Amino acid sequence: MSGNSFGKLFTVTTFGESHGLALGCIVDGCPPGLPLNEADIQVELDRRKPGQSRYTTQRREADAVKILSGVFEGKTTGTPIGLLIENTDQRSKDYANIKDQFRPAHADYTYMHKYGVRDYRGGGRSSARETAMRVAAGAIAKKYLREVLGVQVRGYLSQLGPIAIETVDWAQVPQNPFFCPDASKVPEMEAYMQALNKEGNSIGAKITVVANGVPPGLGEPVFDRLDADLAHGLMSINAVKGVEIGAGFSCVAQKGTEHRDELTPDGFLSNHAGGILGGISSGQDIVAHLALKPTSSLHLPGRSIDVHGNPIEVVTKGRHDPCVGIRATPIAEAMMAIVLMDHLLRHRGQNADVVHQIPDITRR
Ligand SMILES: Cc1cc2nc3c(=O)[nH]c(=O)nc-3n(C[C@H](O)[C@H](O)[C@H](O)COP(=O)(O)O)c2cc1C
Ligand SMILES: C=C(O[C@@H]1CC(C(=O)O)=C[C@@H](OP(=O)(O)O)[C@H]1O)C(=O)O
Repeated sequence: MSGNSFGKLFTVTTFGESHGLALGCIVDGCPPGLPLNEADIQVELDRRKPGQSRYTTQRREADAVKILSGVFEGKTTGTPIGLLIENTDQRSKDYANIKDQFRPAHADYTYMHKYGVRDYRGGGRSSARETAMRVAAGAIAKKYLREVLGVQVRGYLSQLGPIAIETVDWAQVPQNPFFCPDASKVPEMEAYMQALNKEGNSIGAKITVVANGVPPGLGEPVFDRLDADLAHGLMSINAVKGVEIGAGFSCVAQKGTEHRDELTPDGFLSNHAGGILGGISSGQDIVAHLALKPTSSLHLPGRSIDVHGNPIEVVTKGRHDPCVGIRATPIAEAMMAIVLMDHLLRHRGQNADVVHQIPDITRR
């Protein structure tokens, strides 16, 4: 399989470039009978689309999705679901100057080494515009998980540069352009982004994603562990440089008595594991954190080389996110939902008939 697909039973294949005609995906393996229409998908795309605030790229795309196949009389048929979004606001001339140049920290240099050719218009396929299709596919996974299993997958911006959130109020997340769950931090984030925009620079960020209501037992014991597949799915998002599950790297400084999540008949006493033990869901919240690097395309000049190896000074034009993390929450939610959906189908396939007497202490 090429690198354009993800998943084993619930599979997502995307196609398209940022400045091409359209982006699309094929979602295969969705069970039949799920009520699905374009509005179900659009609502998620509208959370990710560019140009919605002064703190993101000013490219204006409606990201209007069309369902091409796999749905009949309002319900999924079990056959491949084809989805399409047309690109409408490409401004390819902005990229003429980097045709033969490599932007430091973007994918230009490595794409040329791999393919010997690159669509330099807006980064081509390396542009995070591709993530629109992951959000569209994730909307289907989210809907199934929510309506059939009662699983909720949601996320928030947990840190923007030096500004870390201190409280999580889920109701606040849709109330500001940052997906920030701590209302008291929003003015600070606005001021920080305004100063950053003036400087012409970019900044990194951290996102947290949580799945609630996941039944215990999803995952595999080795190789395709649920945590490994989550790390794969989340790390496959552009600009992600780190993924932590549960306590993540902070477990390095924890003692066993502190880290272990003790069990009682009424539930676990903590969740340092992030809802996964031995590669298999425990029934607790599944918690992941993502570190996203600062945007590489900058109007500030930087040293690089051209395709002939000559030293140059590169300045990127075009419309760019000053902090890519600001739009990453819906993408991270989508990837978590796709991984969980895939493992749900795999678990059903192998273990549908398993009978045991173990109580589910997370559902009491
Ligand atoms: C939501 C989102 C928006 C992004 N917007 C931009 C952007 O406007 N300009 C840019 O240079 N990179 C942007 N990126 C990052 C690039 O897509 C990414 O750096 C590039 O694909 C190189 O891959 P890597 O950073 O994963 O190594 C964005 C990433 C995400 C997740
Ligand atoms: C268009 C979107 O974001 C783009 C992500 C991106 C990049 O390099 O990742 C670069 C910019 O656009 P272009 O591909 O035209 O250079 C962003 O505007 C989008 O998310 O829909």
